[in-house]
This record gives sequence, structure tokens and C-alpha cells, in this order.
Amino acid sequence: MNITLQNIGRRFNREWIFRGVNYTFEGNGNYAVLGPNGSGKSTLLQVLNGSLVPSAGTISYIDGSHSIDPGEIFNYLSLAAPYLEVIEEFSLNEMIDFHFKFKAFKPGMDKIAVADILNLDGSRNKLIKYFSSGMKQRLKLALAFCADTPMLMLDEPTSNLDTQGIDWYLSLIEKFSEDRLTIVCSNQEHEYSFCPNRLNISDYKA
Ligand SMILES: Nc1ncnc2c1ncn2[C@@H]1O[C@H](COP(=O)(O)OP(=O)(O)OP(=O)(O)O)[C@@H](O)[C@H]1O
Repeated sequence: MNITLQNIGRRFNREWIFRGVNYTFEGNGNYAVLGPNGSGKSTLLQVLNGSLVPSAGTISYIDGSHSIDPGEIFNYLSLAAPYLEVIEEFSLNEMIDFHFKFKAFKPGMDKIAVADILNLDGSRNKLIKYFSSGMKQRLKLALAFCADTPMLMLDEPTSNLDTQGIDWYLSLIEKFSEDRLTIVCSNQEHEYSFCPNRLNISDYKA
């Protein structure tokens, strides 16, 4: 999967957050979007995942030999981000069932394997509203990692995770990011140290 940005800019009201971004995210590469708080990392990720339209420029998606309509791109990606909520009234079982109505499981994965990855097999009927913030973050990550999509987008992936949770995240990266384009928005080195390709959004401040 390739994503090509040509002269991309995004503004809110009169303020340009970034401008003139020319960049290609290629193949199954690992990419980090870097920059200090408020620099526009999440805004760029939202442009990349089709939830925000760019204010300038064009974005194109190519999967193999065919191009994908930006309106359809959500079907091709898995996203874990602080602004993407889990459904509090669902149990863990219901949340997994719901998520995988829209996305296929990665080969070898199923509902039980996802609960196993979370180490929450005994809590399958527990309502998500009773999960701790770290458990909710693990759930968001596991749902994204275990879905069979050609793109994985992660915004602040280890927020609310303890040291053990960070190791758990890194083990999932090793297991589930190899064969897909992976983009991580972060300002914490341990979250993106595996990414050889780095885009600093501050370089495009208008
Ligand atoms: N819907 C919006 N309306 C107006 N301004 C917005 C909106 N969303 C984001 N912004 C502004 O855009 C700028 C970039 O925000 P963004 O969340 O993309 O930064 P970030 O680099 O991801 O920050 P952080 O590291 O704190 O998560 C900020 O100044 C923010 O206030």
C-alpha cells in the first residue's frame, strides 16, 4: 500500500497547521510522524486515514496496481488513537464481535485468540466501562493489530500503558506489523524506535 501526499496542507480557521507536505508512505514500511505537542501529528494522521479532508493538495492511495477512493480508505486500515473510543456499554466479547463484523481477523486469529492476547480471558463478559484506562488502551491496540488490513495507524500507542504494557506493545509490533504499512504518531522514542522512516511535521509549519 502506498500513500502519496502532494502539496498537502491543513488549516483550522485561518491557522495553517502544516503546509506543502510532499511525501510517500511506501509498501510495508514502518513510519514515524514526529513533532512536539500541538505540532499537527494527529491532524496529519486524520488526513491520512480519511477522517479529515486536506485544505490543500491531493492524497492518493495505491494498493498493488489499483488506486483506492479516499472515501473507501477506512476499509483498508486499522486505527488505534486516543480520540477513537471503545463502546463502554459493551462487554469485551461484544466489543470483539462488533469490531470483527467490519474487519477480518488476521490469519490464525479469532475471538478467543484476541482475548488471550489481552490476557483477559477471564473477563470476557466484563463491561468495558469497568476496564482501567490501561486495559482500554490494550483493547484498542489488540483490535487494531489483529485485524487483517494493509495499513496500521497508531496515535500515541503507549499512552496509559505501564512498563509491562510497553513491552507487550513492542511484542505486538513484532508479530503483527511486518506485512503492512505502519504509521506511528509519537513523541516518545520507545514507541517508534522500530521505524526507520521519520517525518517531522514541524518541518511543514506554515
Ligand atoms: N478541530 C479543531 N479545530 C481547531 N483547531 C484544532 C482542531 N484540531 C486540532 N486543532 C489544532 O491543531 C493543532 C495541532 O493539533 P494536533 O492534535 O494535530 O497536534 P499533535 O502534534 O497531535 O499534538 P499532541 O502531541 O499534543 O497529541 C493544535 O494547535 C490544535 O489546537
